[in-house]
Amino acid sequence: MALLDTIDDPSDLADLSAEQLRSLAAEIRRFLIDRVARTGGHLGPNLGTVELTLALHRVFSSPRDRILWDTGHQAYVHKMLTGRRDRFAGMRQKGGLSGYPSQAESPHDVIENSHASTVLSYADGLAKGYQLRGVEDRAVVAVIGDGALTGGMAWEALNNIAAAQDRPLVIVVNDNGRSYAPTVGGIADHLATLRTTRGYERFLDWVKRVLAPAPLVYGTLHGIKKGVKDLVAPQGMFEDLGLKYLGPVDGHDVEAVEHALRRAVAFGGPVLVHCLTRKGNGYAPAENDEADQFHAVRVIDPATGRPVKPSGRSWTSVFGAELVDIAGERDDVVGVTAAMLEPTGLAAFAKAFPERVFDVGIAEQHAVTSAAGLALAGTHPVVAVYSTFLNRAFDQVLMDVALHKCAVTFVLDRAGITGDDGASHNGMWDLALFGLVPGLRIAAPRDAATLRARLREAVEVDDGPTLVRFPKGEVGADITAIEQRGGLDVLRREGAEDVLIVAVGSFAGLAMDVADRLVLQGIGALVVDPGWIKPVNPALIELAEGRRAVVTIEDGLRHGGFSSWLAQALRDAGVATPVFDFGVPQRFLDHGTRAEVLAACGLTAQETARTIIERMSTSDTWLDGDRPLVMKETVQ
Ligand SMILES: Cc1ncc(C[n+]2csc(CCOP(=O)(O)OP(=O)(O)O)c2C)c(N)n1
Ligand SMILES: CC(=O)[C@@H](O)[C@H](O)COP(=O)(O)O
Ligand SMILES: [Mg+2]
Repeated sequence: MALLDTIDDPSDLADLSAEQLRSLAAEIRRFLIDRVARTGGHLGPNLGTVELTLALHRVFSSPRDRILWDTGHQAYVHKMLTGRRDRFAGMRQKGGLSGYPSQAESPHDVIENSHASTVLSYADGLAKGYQLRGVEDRAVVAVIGDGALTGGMAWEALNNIAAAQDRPLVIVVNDNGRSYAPTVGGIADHLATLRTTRGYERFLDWVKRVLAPAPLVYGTLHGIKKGVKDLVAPQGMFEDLGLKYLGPVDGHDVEAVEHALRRAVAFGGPVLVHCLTRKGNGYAPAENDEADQFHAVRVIDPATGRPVKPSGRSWTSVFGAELVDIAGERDDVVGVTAAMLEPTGLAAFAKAFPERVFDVGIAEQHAVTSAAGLALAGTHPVVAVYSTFLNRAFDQVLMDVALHKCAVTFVLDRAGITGDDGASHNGMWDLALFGLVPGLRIAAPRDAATLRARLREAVEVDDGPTLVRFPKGEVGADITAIEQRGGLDVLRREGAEDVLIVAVGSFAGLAMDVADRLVLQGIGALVVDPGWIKPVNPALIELAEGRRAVVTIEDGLRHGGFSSWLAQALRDAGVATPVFDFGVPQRFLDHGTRAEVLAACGLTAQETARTIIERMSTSDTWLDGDRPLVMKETVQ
């Protein structure tokens, strides 16, 4: 029987020998490659945390001891060891395992939020709470990647943790030298220094373990170590801060990590254990992948690592290519990324104009305000970021950029429902959030052609910020407007144009499908795409006047999104046409495919049309009309 099949709980690890642990690690790797190849997921990060997770669960007694994961994408092994091995076939699928820790799945899981750089703050709070309540029978262990360590929150937490020398807390830095690409910045450089100058620690630790039975020799060596340490490697920034630093430790040597963790526990205060790991460890296609060492893969052939299905033209690639063209025409345009050069489409720009693209680390707040600085210096920054990650930089957009009317263009990829990565990855808040920002102009392109056009228009704006947002994945065929009315693209007009349907961005196709269904019910529809959705185009007010209803359909929160802006504008103009708004409900959405999650939100043509007809059948403006609504049996 495979060892892995005998591990149903971390306590099953306790009596394994070093040899058995090595066998188990190999089994886990084979399991990860086999399962994640079939479902897609974070293969590289999890291949890098196999031994580290084994050591954590042998030294600490989860769930009493709290093991916290930053970002959480590297917690698959943690899930395997805590009784969820048999659920990997449903990884990131509707009703299946989440790709991140999930309290609903297990008492061993704490942090569900996949936004980076939060773990040390959670840990600081937990440790304070336990100390305040006199809870002394459990450890708090925070695992943070080298990438997440470049996020500002991590240093806000370290500032607090280092000041409490009497509060036990174990910080494990999972240092694989990468975020997606190699981690950038002074912190990354310092970790690299520690990796090299502190290599002697690993040697001396080994010596200590091997020679411990010979105290005279060991004692002599200890003296040598003290001398060597002061000579070769003056203490690093963590020790300067007041943290006990242990490492660097080979993060793929279970015994070495265990030894360091036990030393950390014995210390009794805040301790940082610096573990060296390798993303994709043990799987050549990942280890040799230059882009991101299989940070996140789609369904792949495990034998080669190559995707089973080629990916089509993505929104991201259209943006990336157009920005390179723009950058070639305008040398004031610069790019800013928060450690996601490739995923946000800036890689081509960086390759063509390396001095004009800035990777600031996983530091969205700094990305935004440094972009304000770049704008004040006369450049036009394009900040490319996933929608959900800009949430944490709201104040920077509001006060540091918009208050100063800085000409910064925000390009939000993964806007709207993303699905697979669960609640904290959906880009569903950007319209409601950034719609609050005075002077920020917002565009939602419906296809590749309008993405190119809106992007070009955005970088031409020099008296304030602009924002262009589009969803994850492949971009469909261009949808050609049949005419223009007051700056609005008319996509469809049918019958008496009873209903005005305003399509926001990528939902243009859905809006036209809804119109088809209404027309079958004898309801005329006019479908328009405003392109620039904020400020609200006054032509929409004119078109709404005298119609039975205005329908808005947006891939974002109903509450506070485009529909709210339009309803407000109609009220301000004294236009009483009812607004039937369709968008994402205000709740955290479980993971699933984008289509599944949209359907769960009722955002399908059939459901939307049905709701419109039901609401119209009771709406005053309709019933007063001369053509009572005749509902056919079903809305197809
Ligand atoms: C606030 C925020 N920005 C960006 C991301 C996207 N992201 C997910 S994992 C990752 C890299 C994390 O690097 P690291 O912490 O070193 O973990 P590793 O993947 O190397 O194990 C990034 C940038 C995120 N999850 N959160
Ligand atoms: C945790 C992490 O890496 C995420 O940022 C996420 O995986 C992004 O996924 P996509 O790039 O596939 O949207
Ligand atoms: Mg890393």
